[in-house]
Amino acid sequence: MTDLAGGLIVSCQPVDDGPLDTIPAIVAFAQAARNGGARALRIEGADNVAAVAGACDLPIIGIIKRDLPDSPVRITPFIADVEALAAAGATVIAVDGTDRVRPVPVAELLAAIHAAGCLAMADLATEAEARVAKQLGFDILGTTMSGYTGGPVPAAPDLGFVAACRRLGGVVVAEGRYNTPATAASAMAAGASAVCVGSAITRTEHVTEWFRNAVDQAVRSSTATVLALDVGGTKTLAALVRNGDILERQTIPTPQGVGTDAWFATIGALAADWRGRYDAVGAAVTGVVQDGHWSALNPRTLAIPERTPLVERLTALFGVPAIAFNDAQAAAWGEYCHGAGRAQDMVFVTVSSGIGGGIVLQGRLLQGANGLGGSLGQTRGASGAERLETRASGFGMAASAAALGHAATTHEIFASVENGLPWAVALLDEAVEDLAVALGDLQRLIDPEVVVLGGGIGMLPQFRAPLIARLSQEPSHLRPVIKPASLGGDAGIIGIADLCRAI
Ligand SMILES: CC(=O)N[C@H](C=O)[C@@H](O)[C@H](O)[C@H](O)COP(=O)(O)O
Repeated sequence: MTDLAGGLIVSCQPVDDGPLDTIPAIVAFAQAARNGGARALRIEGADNVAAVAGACDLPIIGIIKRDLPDSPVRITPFIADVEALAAAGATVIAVDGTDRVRPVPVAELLAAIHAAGCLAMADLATEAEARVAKQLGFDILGTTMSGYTGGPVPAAPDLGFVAACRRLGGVVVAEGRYNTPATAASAMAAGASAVCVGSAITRTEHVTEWFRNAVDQAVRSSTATVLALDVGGTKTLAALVRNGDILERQTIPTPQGVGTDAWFATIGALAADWRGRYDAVGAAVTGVVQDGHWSALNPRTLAIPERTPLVERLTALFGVPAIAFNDAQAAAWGEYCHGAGRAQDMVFVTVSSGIGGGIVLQGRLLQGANGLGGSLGQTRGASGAERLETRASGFGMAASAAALGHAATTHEIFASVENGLPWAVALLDEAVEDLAVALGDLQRLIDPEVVVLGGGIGMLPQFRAPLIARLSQEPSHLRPVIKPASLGGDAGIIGIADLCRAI
């Protein structure tokens, strides 16, 4: 079997009784697989093995499948099957090696395979079975049966089982649901000697169905209408969004301090007029979302109970599938898909009453293990402040102004900057410095192509200009490229609506 090492085996088993389930079609599949570089073939049925052996010079793993009334074992259950496959020209004969009720013990099948001068492959489902097969003297351990001996069939191949077989030593064939070149490559990385691929190459009906499902899903998501919610500390925006377009919108003050039930009732009432007009609901919320549960990141912005089951409550409330993300992450995705960061590795930073952020790298939104991916406001600022947003945000600037004896809103602070008032200029300088240091560090860490700056303060030219001026002091290769957000306050709802496509 050494000539199999590092090779691809193609299983030529068309869908039973389908139009390709004929000897000429199976021979043609075998020849085409050979032309494509297959190192061996897996063929079902003695007649098929004989025909392929006569038309193609590759080694054949032969099997015979039977549906037995008194045993779940299907692959090569009888000695007569072994003999027929050997006579037909199989180089290797595979038998079901699982620990299940069977008509003939595995050891007897193995002896018959070796007596016929063939190599023996055990089609297995568990590590314990693999250990037994190895001890019995099988030449090849196959992961073929993993996922097929009870319960729902998983979508992914069982790479862990490949690794377990590898640890036992000998020749290991990874088989079962290796439906893409990438998964076949991972089997080799997991320690397989060879990978056997069947459906993805020779079951045209299955492959057609995979593609058709993907196309259907794409069509559904481009025509689906999403009820998108963007829940901020002060206002909540609700909109019907289809394919990046906002069809209708409404805004209400975010219900604060009313208790969870009243909060959900208010949100439900907001969209009551749109009932029946949306296929999914997506919520972009201030705070952190992990596994569909919502917790406050900064209770001063919006105090909601720790781990509120947001997705579950939204699904029950609106009667459609729901998703939820942190608002800045959703906005980052919106700017990535439809805005200023389109198709680039990007960091989105929103500076408003708080500071939030989101990171999209290589087309993926970084949600993070705890839902905190990209939370720039939670990093430590240059001033040694507890968090960047403690000083550089709208709340932060207003608090700093108050501490200096100037009770002022951010709007008034910027007006004071315009008027050249030294305390306001110094305060803005500090906020800009803190953010510049954080963005410089981020640039060094992940080197994004663009930093999209949004939020009520971030969008102000009076804020962006000094920030860009400060960052221009950085060497060019460490200098973030700052672009203003182009979706404004709609980035969150557009982003969350797009994220619903994955539901
Ligand atoms: C469980 C079972 O009966 N497997 C059979 C074994 O020969 C075949 O139906 C599979 O097509 C073959 O194992 C290749 O796997 P996949 O088609 O997933 O690439």
